[in-house]
Amino acid sequence: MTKQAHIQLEKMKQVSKAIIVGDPKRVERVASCLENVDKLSDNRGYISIKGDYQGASILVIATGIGAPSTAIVVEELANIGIDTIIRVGSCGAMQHNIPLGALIIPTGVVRDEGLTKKYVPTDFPAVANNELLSSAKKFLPNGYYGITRSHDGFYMENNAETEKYWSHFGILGADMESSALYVLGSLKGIRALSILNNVVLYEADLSEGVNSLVNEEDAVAKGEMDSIKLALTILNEVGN
Ligand SMILES: O=P(O)(O)O[C@H]1O[C@H](CO)[C@@H](O)[C@H]1O
Ligand SMILES: O=c1cc[nH]c(=O)[nH]1
Repeated sequence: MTKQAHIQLEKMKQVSKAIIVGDPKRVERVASCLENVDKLSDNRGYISIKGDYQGASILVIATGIGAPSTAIVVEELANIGIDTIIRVGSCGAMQHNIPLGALIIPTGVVRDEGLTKKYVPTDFPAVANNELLSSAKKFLPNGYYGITRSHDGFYMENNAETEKYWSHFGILGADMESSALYVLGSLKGIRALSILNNVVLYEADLSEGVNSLVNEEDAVAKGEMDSIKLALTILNEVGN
């Protein structure tokens, strides 16, 4: 088997579960929770490693930002036999009661991005895998579970207005990749779940929030580590 064009990986024995992260630097933070870590590839920012968590091999790879880049990774992971994927990401809250560093777990996602419309009609739902979701609820009963929104435009002039519109319907948070992961998960028979660390309070400054994650400020850095540990715990619990 030749290597996949973008992630530059091929099928590996006994590796069927993966964590995907947006930020390539987050790969190192996941690696810090694993044993026997091997660097695998680094092509176009798709940095990947493999390591063991409680005896099971886990692949970790960065997707970069947005649905198209994430879909490339998910498609290529499917081609190399990955059947379970958890996104460990960040998001902005869309409700006032959600604090920084809280974990938002999308049960379903509003497909407000362009890519998944190329795969399936807009009526098709973007939903989490039930097995992974049940496991998340077992280990994090007080997480924020509900519908989130994935979008394409971080710097839109009308962002505040758009967020208000969706917030009104009870949407919990916003990211840019979860809908692509969930739709492709359903299409490819991959178990998929997102775990999102809240880095922006609702109606606070978006860029400031993302900067606080880059600068590893306390609450959001803790949220990131909590999201990594939860993902590993779930992957460890669910069978192959
Ligand atoms: O921190 P990650 O996982 O990249 O997730 C969020 O952060 C990026 C925007 O700053 C988008 O990718 C968004 O979905
Ligand atoms: O509000 C936010 C914060 C991070 N990422 C997003 O997509 N939106």
